[in-house]
Amino acid sequence: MTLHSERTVEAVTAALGRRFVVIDNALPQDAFVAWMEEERAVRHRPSFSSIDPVFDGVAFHADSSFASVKVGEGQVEVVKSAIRKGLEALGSPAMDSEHFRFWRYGRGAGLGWHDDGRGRGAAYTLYLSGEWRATWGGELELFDCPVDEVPCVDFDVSKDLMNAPVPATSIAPRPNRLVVMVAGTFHRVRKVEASAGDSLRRSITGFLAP
Ligand SMILES: O=C(O)CCC(=O)C(=O)O
Ligand SMILES: [Fe+2]
Repeated sequence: MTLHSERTVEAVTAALGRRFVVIDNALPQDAFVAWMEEERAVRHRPSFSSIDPVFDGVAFHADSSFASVKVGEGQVEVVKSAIRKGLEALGSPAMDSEHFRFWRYGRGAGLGWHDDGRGRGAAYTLYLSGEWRATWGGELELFDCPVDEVPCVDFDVSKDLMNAPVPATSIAPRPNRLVVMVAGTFHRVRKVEASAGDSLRRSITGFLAP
């Protein structure tokens, strides 16, 4: 294989479920590098989890918008088009959104089970770490069924999910992986393991209107 062909890695749909799609090599390499640099330059602030502020640990975030980033219009378009492809694969009519957040999860940080709330069409996450290992945790886990299909007996999400009609799907935060998920899907971010050391789980996440 020549150096050139190693560099031009095509985007691939690594998994397509009922309610989620995983696109690997979502951005061309130059765009991915530009977005990694953008992410490194952003000033994040600590953020208590809205799901479980005591046990989720502290993640860091920065509010942003495609209009305010420095990567340039071309690189913004590349991300928007990857998201659009994800939505098309899901047959979702969700709309583009200008606003998103940069996120960093260090060791010990995660985000408990939730469904992002009503009134949203879809959500996306693009992973921007330079490296990730299967032992470092931080997986996005989801139940690929509508929230309404989870029998709500105890009114306690973590208990009720034990009766979900499908087993959970686990998606590692592999660099340059894009996940698009239809709203109304239970999901969580597994805690980043101590073995990640100083490596951060870096991403951008946005919500799209229905
Ligand atoms: O980072 C992820 O993989 C998902 C994040 C998430 O679920 C959220 O921010 O609501
Ligand atoms: Fe979420």
